Amino acid sequence: MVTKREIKKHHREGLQQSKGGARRGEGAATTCISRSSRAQLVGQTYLPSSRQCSDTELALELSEQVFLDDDDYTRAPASPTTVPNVRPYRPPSTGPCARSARIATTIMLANPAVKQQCLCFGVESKTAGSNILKSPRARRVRTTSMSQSNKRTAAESILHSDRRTIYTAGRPPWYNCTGGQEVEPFLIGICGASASGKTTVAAKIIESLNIPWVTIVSMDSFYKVVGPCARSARIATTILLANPAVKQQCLHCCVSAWRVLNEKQHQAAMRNEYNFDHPDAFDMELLSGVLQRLKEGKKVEVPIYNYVTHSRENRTKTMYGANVIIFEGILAFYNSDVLNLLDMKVFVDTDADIRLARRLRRDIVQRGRDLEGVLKQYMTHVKPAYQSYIAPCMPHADIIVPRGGENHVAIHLIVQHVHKQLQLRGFKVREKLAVAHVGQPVPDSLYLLKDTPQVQGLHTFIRNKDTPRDEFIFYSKRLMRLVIEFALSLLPYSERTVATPQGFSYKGISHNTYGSSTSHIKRLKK
Ligand SMILES: Nc1ncnc2c1ncn2[C@@H]1O[C@H](COP(=O)(O)OP(=O)(O)O)[C@@H](O)[C@H]1O
Ligand SMILES: O=c1ccn([C@@H]2O[C@H](COP(=O)(O)O)[C@@H](O)[C@H]2O)c(=O)[nH]1
Repeated sequence: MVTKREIKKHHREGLQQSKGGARRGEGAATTCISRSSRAQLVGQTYLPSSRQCSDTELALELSEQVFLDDDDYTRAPASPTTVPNVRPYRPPSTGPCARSARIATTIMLANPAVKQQCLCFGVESKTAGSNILKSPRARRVRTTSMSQSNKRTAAESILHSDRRTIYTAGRPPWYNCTGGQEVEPFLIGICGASASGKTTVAAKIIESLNIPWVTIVSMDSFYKVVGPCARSARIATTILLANPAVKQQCLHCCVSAWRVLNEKQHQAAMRNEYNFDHPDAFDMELLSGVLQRLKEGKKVEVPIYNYVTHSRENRTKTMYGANVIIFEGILAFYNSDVLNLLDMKVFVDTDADIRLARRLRRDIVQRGRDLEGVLKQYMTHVKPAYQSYIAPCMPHADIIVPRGGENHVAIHLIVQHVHKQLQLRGFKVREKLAVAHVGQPVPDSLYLLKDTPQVQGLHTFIRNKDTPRDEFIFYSKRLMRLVIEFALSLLPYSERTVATPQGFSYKGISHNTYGSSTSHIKRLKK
């Protein structure tokens, strides 16, 4: 994050340096800033200090408007089962399902071809919404968790490994417009018992692959919603899969419709009695649809699951395709449609006692459970499901990884195989990417930083494969600073005369962007 003071300093220095006027298109330097980045920079620069935020946070703020507010989940009244003598309450049609219905109606009006299905969906959503009855306690738990969650989408796309931070949302939306490579993504499936180390293995594979745009899809995102909106969800899934033209809107509908378990099931989940390990608990149809679209390099909205509340969040993780997709889950090999999509099948096999120990710690620390509850769920559902459904999937595996994430040899073999397969599919390796821009026209929206000896010198450090990490960071930051200063020098300014301490008057210039950047942010927010 750039502080206001740093930005002002950059301004001053940038102004002095750029008085000669850096001109658009000068030189052949590859260091550049696009108009859109410039706009973002403007937006970021002048946020008041109490409201400074990163690009991702800003983007999040904007994206939040697409989805429902957490408040929508908290307005439902107490359940008559837990509060006797209270007349069953019929909520006004302003809840999430009403909104789904509104969206569905919009889709219906815009797409006559699907009006019938959408009409069913809209009606069902409203009816279902009016029947949602939750205990005050359950509501409170969910609200607490979710009220902090709206800013988390970016965090959910970030994976921290031992050595680096990995962004897992896949390609950026503009990937195809900038001549990015499009090869069929390589889809790795990782199956194994709960807490066997699937996610850890996935993270290690991503880290060792060291190629751009690798993403993780977790099977937990696809827990079926068996509550009142289940039928809407099913209908919406049908629309989603059958009508590509409306898939995006419909998926948003689904997300708001597929909310929670019904009251009875939710109570069972709170008592650790609900079976989350049975194949029927997952929406395999939605799962295979999403994986299929990802394999086709298309954008998808992946639901986000909340283990504390046993529900889907009212936000999704947007994925724009990837070069490698890792799909992990306890029943990753269970469904034949899903199995057929996988290019490589990995089974993580870790001792049962280690798994139980890890699960105990994880569920208590991260998923809000207690010792008794975790053991109860383990004995009644987790262990039997492993024996009946998960272990029998092992023969489907191409490679079995004993011990999980600490098995470096197995991870190395997997990574080698993936590299080889990607090359066979025509994926250009890093050295080819480095020259991919040569001979390409420079778009009008691009301003090029002058290719001075200083810039060339910095590039020499940065591009040298033998440059130590610290030096790489140091010189990269210096180059970034030049880019930011150059960008700031492009902002509008007006002439200004100031008095020097010696009593002379100095005719200079001053940026006049405070107002315009603020209004820019406001425009973006609208
Ligand atoms: N090799 C390991 N050593 C110690 N703890 C581990 C190891 N691998 C995983 N864990 C921990 O065990 C828990 C479950 O691991 P995770 O990779 O999330 O498993 P899964 O995805 O199969 O449920 C996590 O809390 C993780 O930090
Ligand atoms: O609401 C929920 C949803 C899932 N679970 C348990 O999670 C594991 C699967 O996740 P892993 O990360 O693979 O361990 C599964 O065994 C479910 O029992 C849950 O407890 N509550």
